[in-house]
Amino acid sequence: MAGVSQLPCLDFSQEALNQIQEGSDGWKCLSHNVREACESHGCFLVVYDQIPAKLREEMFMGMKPLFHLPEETKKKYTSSIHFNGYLPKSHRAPLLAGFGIDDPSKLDMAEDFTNLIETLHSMSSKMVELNSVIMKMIFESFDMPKHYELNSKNYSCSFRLMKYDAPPRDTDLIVAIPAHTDQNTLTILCEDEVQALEVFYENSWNQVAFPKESLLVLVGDALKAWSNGRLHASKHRVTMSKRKERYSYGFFGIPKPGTTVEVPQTFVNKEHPLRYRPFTFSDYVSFIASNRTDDALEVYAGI
Ligand SMILES: O=C(O)CCC(=O)C(=O)O
Ligand SMILES: [Fe+2]
Repeated sequence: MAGVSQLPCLDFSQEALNQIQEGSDGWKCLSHNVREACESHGCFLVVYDQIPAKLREEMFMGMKPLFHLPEETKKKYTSSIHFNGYLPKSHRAPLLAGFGIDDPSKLDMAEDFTNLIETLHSMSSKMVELNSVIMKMIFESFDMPKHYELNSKNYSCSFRLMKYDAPPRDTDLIVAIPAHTDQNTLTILCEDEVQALEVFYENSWNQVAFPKESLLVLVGDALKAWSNGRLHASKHRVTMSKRKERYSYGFFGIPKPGTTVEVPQTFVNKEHPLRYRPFTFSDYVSFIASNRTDDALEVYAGI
């Protein structure tokens, strides 16, 4: 049974951000806290009030009818990109169905999902903003602001909508997504009122308790590899115990196809020998799609 988490929680509210100019001491202090959380836990909560409660509600409201469409209709939402398109329940994640969205306009499959598409656009632009502030802070914390400018054009994103069925009556607890790290750079997650997300740190599983207006930011394998292992990719899972379905959605910052993930020379020295060879991100994703293993990054790119 998981404990309840005491994850670092950072204040990215409008009021807090208004008081710190980019490059100021306050900005540097928050950047330092971001880096510390990425090193110690591989994830942290952010209080982020730029996403109004109404927009969050509209997302959850809009997702429900989409998941209640007939299976045949949902399957029409396809994508040539791994882990995108309609993702039906599977042996690995028996309660979970999802939509990995690289092109929201295609959601207009059988019924009119214009409202959801608009909501998705608003939500993803807020997440894009938050993601780029955090990425900027990570580079800043390593004293590499130029690196951010050079790299920001190499990132795109994808959005995932997720629905978990309630566990069957005769079971107490079901691991609905097994323990994993995300492959991408940063993930930003939001869940409805059914708390079921757990992260692993200090040798145990901890359930994430989301404070009001907060989101969870997780470091993925690509950022861990880039930092030569300085940043920790957070291991997490979803465990369903309540007799209630659960909805969540996530933003995934992703290196664009063809982008090479490579450790900068400044991260390599006698105490920190090179841990990962350079690799093309999309090749890594293809590797994971056919080799589900706990330590994919080490197997694929570890030296
Ligand atoms: O539904 C959640 O809260 C987590 C989903 C997740 O870990 C993933 O999609 O990689
Ligand atoms: Fe994940």
